Amino acid sequence: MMAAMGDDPIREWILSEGKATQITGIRPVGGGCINRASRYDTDAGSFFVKTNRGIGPSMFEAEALGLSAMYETGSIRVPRPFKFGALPTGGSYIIMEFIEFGASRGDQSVLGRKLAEMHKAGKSAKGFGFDIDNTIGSTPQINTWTSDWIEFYSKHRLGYQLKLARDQYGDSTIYERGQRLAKNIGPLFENVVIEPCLLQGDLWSGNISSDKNGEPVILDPACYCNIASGFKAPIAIGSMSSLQRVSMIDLNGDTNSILLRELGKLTQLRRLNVLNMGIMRQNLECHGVLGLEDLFIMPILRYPCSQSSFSGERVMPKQPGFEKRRDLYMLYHYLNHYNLFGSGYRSSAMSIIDDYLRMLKA
Ligand SMILES: Nc1ncnc2c1ncn2[C@@H]1O[C@H](COP(=O)(O)OP(=O)(O)OP(=O)(O)O)[C@@H](O)[C@H]1O
Repeated sequence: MMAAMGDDPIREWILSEGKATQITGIRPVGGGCINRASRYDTDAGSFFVKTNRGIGPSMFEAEALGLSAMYETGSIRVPRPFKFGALPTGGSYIIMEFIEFGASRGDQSVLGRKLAEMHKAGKSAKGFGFDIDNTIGSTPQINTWTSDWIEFYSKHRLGYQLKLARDQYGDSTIYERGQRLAKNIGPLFENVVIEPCLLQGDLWSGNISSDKNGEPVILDPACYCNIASGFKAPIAIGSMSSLQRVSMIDLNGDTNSILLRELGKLTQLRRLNVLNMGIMRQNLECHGVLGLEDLFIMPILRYPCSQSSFSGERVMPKQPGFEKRRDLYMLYHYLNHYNLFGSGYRSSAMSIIDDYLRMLKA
């Protein structure tokens, strides 16, 4: 029996606001882990649709708002989000522009410039935060608008992760020392122009692609308005075990093989914890032996313009003293990895905290 129109909000949207009169084909799109992805071909072009049977619309709402914030800057290419909502059978969906990806990763210097343009264009009058909470990996990311960057970063980034570590591992040592640091980071921001700008928030190679014309495209945001780092293109991939940097810029389009090699090293480090069982199971199914951690290759703010691919004119000025704040930004991701994957990441987080406490005499 044909489904009635109201039973299928995806079809309904495509055939009304999507301006199609006919859906000519629906094909699965591989590659994602968390959601089921499909391509809908119609007489009004193609649409990209993701559905999730278990989670309500809030995840896709955050994705749609993130994509639309980036889209509206008119800088780097991102799929235009059209519609998200609940499925009548439970679960949720998002419909967005279908992008035909190209074979190469595109020109990394263009990626750098366009990202910086996005950072520059995505201003926020509300301060630091975002209109909706989202996730970093599967960890909730609290985006309550806050006028003061130091307060935002201390409370909603470091503080949140520290509390999580205390609550799930009973780790009061990292919690107490980390909180001491979080309360004393002020001096690291002296003489810095602190101005909110829009970040993709989870920039790793899996979320970067290019279209048929070689134009860079970014996907899967964990957007929020963060401090403008003054970087043209702050990207690197951290290996999970040692956090040795593998610069994606050096990979010449062969990111996946290096990524896979790095991921291969990670499998022993895997730790299950209750919080992330759902996501882990899906990833294990998705990637077999490689396991779950590919979703969480770290985006690290690093290497301002030191990579040859990023040489050239700066789009944004670098703020003084960035080097002394860099590890503070990395600390958020180390703490998140500790919370997601377990004690393999504790010592890295702890040593950053201890180094800062010494440096700040806190
Ligand atoms: N707008 C788009 N147009 C065409 N293909 C897309 C689009 N967005 C994503 N894709 C492709 O669809 C696949 C799944 O998308 P995505 O990675 O966003 O899925 P996911 O399950 O939500 O995320 P994750 O990668 O975090 O598991 C990816 O391989 C990507 O290449």
